[in-house]
Amino acid sequence: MALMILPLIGSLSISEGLLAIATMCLVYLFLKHFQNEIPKGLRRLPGPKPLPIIGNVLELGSKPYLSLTAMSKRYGDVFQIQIGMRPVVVLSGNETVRQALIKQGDEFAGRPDLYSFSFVSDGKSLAFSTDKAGVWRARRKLAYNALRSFATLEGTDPEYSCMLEEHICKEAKYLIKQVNTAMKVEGGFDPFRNIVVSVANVICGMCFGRRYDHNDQELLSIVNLSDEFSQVAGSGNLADFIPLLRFLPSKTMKRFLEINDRFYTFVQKIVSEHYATYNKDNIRDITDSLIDHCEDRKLDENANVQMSDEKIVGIVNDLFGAGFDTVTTALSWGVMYLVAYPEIQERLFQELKDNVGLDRTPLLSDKAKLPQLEAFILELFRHASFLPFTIPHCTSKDTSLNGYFIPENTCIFINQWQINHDPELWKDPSSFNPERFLSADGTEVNKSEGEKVVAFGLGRRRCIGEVIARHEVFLFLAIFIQNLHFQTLPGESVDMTPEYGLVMKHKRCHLRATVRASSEQ
Ligand code: HEM
Repeated sequence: MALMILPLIGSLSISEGLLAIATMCLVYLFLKHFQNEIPKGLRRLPGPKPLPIIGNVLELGSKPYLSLTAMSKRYGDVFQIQIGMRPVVVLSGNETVRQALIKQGDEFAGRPDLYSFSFVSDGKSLAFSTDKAGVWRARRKLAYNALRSFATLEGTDPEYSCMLEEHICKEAKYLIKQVNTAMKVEGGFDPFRNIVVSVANVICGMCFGRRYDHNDQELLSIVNLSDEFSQVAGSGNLADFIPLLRFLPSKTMKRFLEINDRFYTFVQKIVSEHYATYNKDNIRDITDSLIDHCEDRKLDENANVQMSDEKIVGIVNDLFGAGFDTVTTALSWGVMYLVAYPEIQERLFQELKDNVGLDRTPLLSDKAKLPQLEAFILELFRHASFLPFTIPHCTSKDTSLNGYFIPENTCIFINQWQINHDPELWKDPSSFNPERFLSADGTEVNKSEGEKVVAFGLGRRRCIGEVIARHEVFLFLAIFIQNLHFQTLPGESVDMTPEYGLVMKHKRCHLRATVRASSEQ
């Protein structure tokens, strides 16, 4: 600002120049004051008093979902904190979050321009970038349609209803073998390490038309990076809010850039191979279908949203990235809960034995026969709340919520953990009790209770992989429970403490699995 006015003050004396600068500063502060003026009839956001420069960082602590839940009890469902210099509005409460994300969806559907987000998928991410609403919506639609059409495509084996079911069942059966081998060779297995390759193979099958061996070092080196990605991309990463920190050497941030780079390079290599072998008459997978869209668009002069080919093909980066880490985390938490609650594991095994039997693979069509398993999965999503916040949102214009004024471009945190543990919604929220989702006789799932669990976000930004994720979690768990009995290793106990990040994991550990079915898998 001062630089802009220097030419103007060239012919003035120093004191006149200083007076001019001071006047400009005053005008600037005056305008800023008016920008923050609360419109008539609306209230200023409540919240804790921020300290200079760092704001409320100290109060956030290492588990922001717990500290922000505690603050919501004091300040209500809509309150403001300051992280560094940047105000952040935190939303809690089922009704309030639904009001913002569903009823006022357009106003709360943006993404903030956070420093770390600009490195995801080379700044072309569908989930993290600050694309304007029109471009984001068009990309989201493309991604959603590609996912849906490749999930529901007919499989190669008539035993399965669709390609997705075929991929999941084959990978799950292969995983059982891997776990058995690990048990024989090492005497224990690491749930995350074993599950992640199988889940990555399901999404690789759909996105890239290929699967990887469980010992493929290239894939392993990529999927094992997800923990570090998640730690930086979680709500409340300080470098996103305190600009000065970007210029100080940070090992975590350096690693984050490296991870994004390696991930992007991995996907780009596969995309280039697809471009080289692309044939319009043989669309093999999601990558081909997105390339096909780029080609069609070049012919369509009426295409009204301008998008680069890179932005279209970059979508596979997001689908692959979002598609393996979240589902793997759900499944490995699932195994941990089975170990922590052996009586529930036994009940689920009996339900499978009685309703599916032990001689055939469970299928998606068995879902209605397995209400206890469905209730277990709902309780797993609620209790673990392993995505404690959605990806941060941002307001696209000045708006209001519950009578509070929220200016345009405000960063918004949605506390999913708070909703899933709200004592006003749940009886004894801290206890793990799948029966809360079952009818009194245990034969049916109470759908309206199930809908109260928030794990995939809501409204415009709701997860586009939800259906696929739910199918994967159901089928993988059904096949695990039918075939294996999970326990801790002798003399060890199960540690359920989550580690904070965008996706919260349990600590890496080794467990014991013994074969259930009469036939060796
Ligand atoms: C258990 C598994 C999963 C969970 C809990 C989950 C949860 C979420 C959440 C909370 C969001 C952010 C919503 C928001 O910002 O308001 C999200 C976004 C997203 N998810 Fe998932 N997800 C899962 C699996 C998947 C899968 C399997 C895929 C793809 C194959 C996927 C693709 C995406 C994409 C592309 C977005 C960004 C949407 C956008 O910004 O418009 N997710 N997910």
